[in-house]
Parts: sequence; structure tokens; C-alpha cells
Amino acid sequence: MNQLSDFCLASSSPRRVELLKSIGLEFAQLAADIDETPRPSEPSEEYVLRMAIEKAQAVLPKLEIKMPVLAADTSVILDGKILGKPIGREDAFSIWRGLSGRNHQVVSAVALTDGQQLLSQISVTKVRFKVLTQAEMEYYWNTGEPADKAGGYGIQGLGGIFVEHIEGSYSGVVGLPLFETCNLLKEFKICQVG
Ligand SMILES: Cc1cn([C@H]2C[C@H](O)[C@@H](COP(=O)(O)OP(=O)(O)OP(=O)(O)O)O2)c(=O)[nH]c1=O
Repeated sequence: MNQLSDFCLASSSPRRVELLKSIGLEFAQLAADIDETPRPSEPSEEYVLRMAIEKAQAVLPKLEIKMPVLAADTSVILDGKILGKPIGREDAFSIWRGLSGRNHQVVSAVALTDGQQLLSQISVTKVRFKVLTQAEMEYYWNTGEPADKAGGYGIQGLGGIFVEHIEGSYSGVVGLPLFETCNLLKEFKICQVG
């Protein structure tokens, strides 16, 4: 644990680490291990927000050196249904058949807490996919890229060629909406930009 860090990122996601580093922030990192099962009929935005908050709250008591904890969660939402990471090949293909040629939403939430104050924000981005062919799905699955990503794709990688259009936050789709994240960090006087 870095004593000079201003905050801790409660995440195992290399994408979140890269995005935070890209805006020049230094931070410690400790992954959160929580139950990510949605509650019955839980609205998608409530679920994503709850996940981000629970990740931050789970890591806070585990820190040897006390500092604020930042966490995030990202889900792909199609027709109100929460799509997480594919559990295998068949699941990925079924997700992609649903996304093919249509709009879906990517909901990302960020939460920041020091145990006394808890701040959170949500980012919703509309994404339109091209019509996917069976050959594209086969090829994409075999790259290994889809496995650990919500909705089974990475806009920042090969999955980007399936994306016709987005309306919202690119960083939010990748997993950490930078505008909202910086807003929270500014409240804690951590992000001094702007
Ligand atoms: C839609 C999309 C998701 N993703 C990734 C971001 C997240 O890492 C992942 C969604 O899963 P999350 O459960 O939000 O995060 P995680 O398990 O990867 O990491 P942690 O909980 O430890 O912070 O999907 C992309 O990388 N690109 C994309 O285009």
C-alpha cells in the first residue's frame, strides 16, 4: 500500500487503472470482493449504483492506512435487462444476438467514501451495435477479449468495430466515467483539475 496515495481504487479492472492513470492520478489499489447478484426486480441503475457503493464500502475497513476509497461498476442494459459478464461461449453469443443491430445502454456508477461522507454518480451511455454475423461472433469469442467484460465486449479493443454510434461517455463505457469520477474526487479535494 502506497503511503503517498491520496485514495484507493477498489478494483481489479485494468481498464479502470489505466483510465485513472491517464488523467495523472496516483492511487493505491485493492480489489473488492462482493456478491454481484442483482436483487429480484432491482432497477438497473439502482443495481449499478449499489454495486459501486458496496465495492467502496467493502474495501474501506481493509485498508491499513486510512484513505478515501473509489469504486465503480459497469453493466450493459438491454430492454431493461442487466447483462453482466458472459458466463461462457453460449451466453456471450446469446448476449451478442440481443445487441446485434440495436441500441443498448451502458450504465456506469462511481462511488467515493471515507467512511463519513459517501458520494456517488451515475453515467448512462447509449450504444448502437452493427448487425453481427456468426463469423464475427466466432472470431471475437476466440480472441478472449469478451470474457471479463460487461455485455461481452470492449469498446476500447476489437469490440470497438461493432460500435456504430455512442451518445454519452466513452470512458463510462470502458468502465470509469472520468467526468463523474473527477467530480467526486474534487469534492474530496483530490482531483484539482478545473
Ligand atoms: C461495455 C464494456 C465493459 N468493459 C469492462 C469494464 C469493467 O471492467 C467490466 C464490467 O465489470 P465490473 O463488475 O463493473 O468490474 P470488474 O469486475 O471488471 O472490476 P472491479 O469490480 O474489480 O472494479 O467490463 C470494458 O472494458 N469495455 C466495454 O466496452
